[in-house]
Amino acid sequence: MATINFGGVKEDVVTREEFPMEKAREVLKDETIAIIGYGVQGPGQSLNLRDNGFNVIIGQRKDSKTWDKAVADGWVPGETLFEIEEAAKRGTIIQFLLSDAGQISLWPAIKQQLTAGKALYFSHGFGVTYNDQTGIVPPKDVDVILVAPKGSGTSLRRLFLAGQGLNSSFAIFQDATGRARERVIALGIGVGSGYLFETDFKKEVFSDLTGERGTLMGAIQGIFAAQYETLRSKGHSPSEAFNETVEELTQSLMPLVAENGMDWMYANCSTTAQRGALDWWKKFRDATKPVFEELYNSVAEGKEAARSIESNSQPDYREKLNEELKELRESEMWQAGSAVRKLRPNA
Ligand SMILES: NC(=O)C1=CN([C@@H]2O[C@H](COP(=O)(O)OP(=O)(O)OC[C@H]3O[C@@H](n4cnc5c(N)ncnc54)[C@H](O)[C@@H]3O)[C@@H](O)[C@H]2O)C=CC1
Ligand SMILES: CC(=O)[C@](C)(O)C(=O)O
Ligand SMILES: [Mg+2]
Ligand SMILES: [Mg+2]
Repeated sequence: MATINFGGVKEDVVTREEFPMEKAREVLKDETIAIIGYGVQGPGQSLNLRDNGFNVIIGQRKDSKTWDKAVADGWVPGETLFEIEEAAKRGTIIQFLLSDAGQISLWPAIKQQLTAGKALYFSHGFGVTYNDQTGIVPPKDVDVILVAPKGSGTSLRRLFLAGQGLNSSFAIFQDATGRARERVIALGIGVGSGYLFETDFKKEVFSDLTGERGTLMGAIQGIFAAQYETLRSKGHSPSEAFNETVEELTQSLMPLVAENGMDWMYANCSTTAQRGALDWWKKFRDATKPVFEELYNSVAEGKEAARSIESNSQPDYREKLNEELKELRESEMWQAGSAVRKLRPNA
């Protein structure tokens, strides 16, 4: 483990230098990794593992769109692509990558295949942490581990193909074999992580649910909408409002933040902008802090989990979700966005 100073707090992390791919392959050379589910994380993790030289099979319902997608990605029915139960039976490591709600109904079938010494792998602390709601209680004689890439499975794959990697957290809930640690780190490296930082299942799910509801997805859409609506109501055109709310942020300013931090982005803007941003950011922090407190408490009390399970277990959840996504897509702000994207010089 490398000890790194993160803003004054020292943390141990695992890097690819100290745990190279050859070592990961050596640790997992006798394992069959069964990826259950081929949604977003399934393809990203399984294709990266396969390209990195691991022994991988996929478990997916036949006659589904995702089965066809797996075939298109080069998985061969009867050789590397099986029905869920069959893949779980063959796997020594079972990567449970169904949606969190989907894991509940498939759990009894997976549990049956968890014979002594196998490893059960998650990419989220959800199922185990909220086991009062999910019923997921693993048998005592298997390893229970987690690698959670900090981003979309789509990005995990894209960055891998570009020779880069997404950072991931890892956690050990249960070490039955004495090999849980080397197994989980080897898997983390194998799926294409940048660096790995350690957490536990509960912290992973609490931070993840907060982040995606907060700045990563929920809060950002909320703050975009608030600013866009304000500008529009004061007579600004959609083009002006969209550029000042979203386009400039994603195309110009966020890449600078990603490269060298917020102060560097500020430093590359005018002194007028710097003055205003420095004056206003704390007001925005103070205004939203109570909402973040409310959000974290809702996560910690299990209310967010209950809401996800309840809505994602409905037979028509896809249609309902698509309606809500459509509402976003068809809003004036994102329609304006669509027009703006088409006008990008490289579009
Ligand atoms: N989407 C992402 O990029 C990330 C996801 N995660 C976690 O990874 C895990 C997998 O997530 P995603 O790939 O997003 O899942 P997903 O929502 O795309 O679903 C994965 C697969 O599960 C299948 N599925 C869903 N419900 C089912 C059911 N009742 N019966 C049979 N199959 C069912 C879907 O058809 C799909 O093939 C989850 O625990 C999630 O929280 C972690 C990091 C990022
Ligand atoms: C992509 C990711 O890490 C999320 C936002 O937490 C998720 O898809 O659940
Ligand atoms: Mg996440
Ligand atoms: Mg998440």
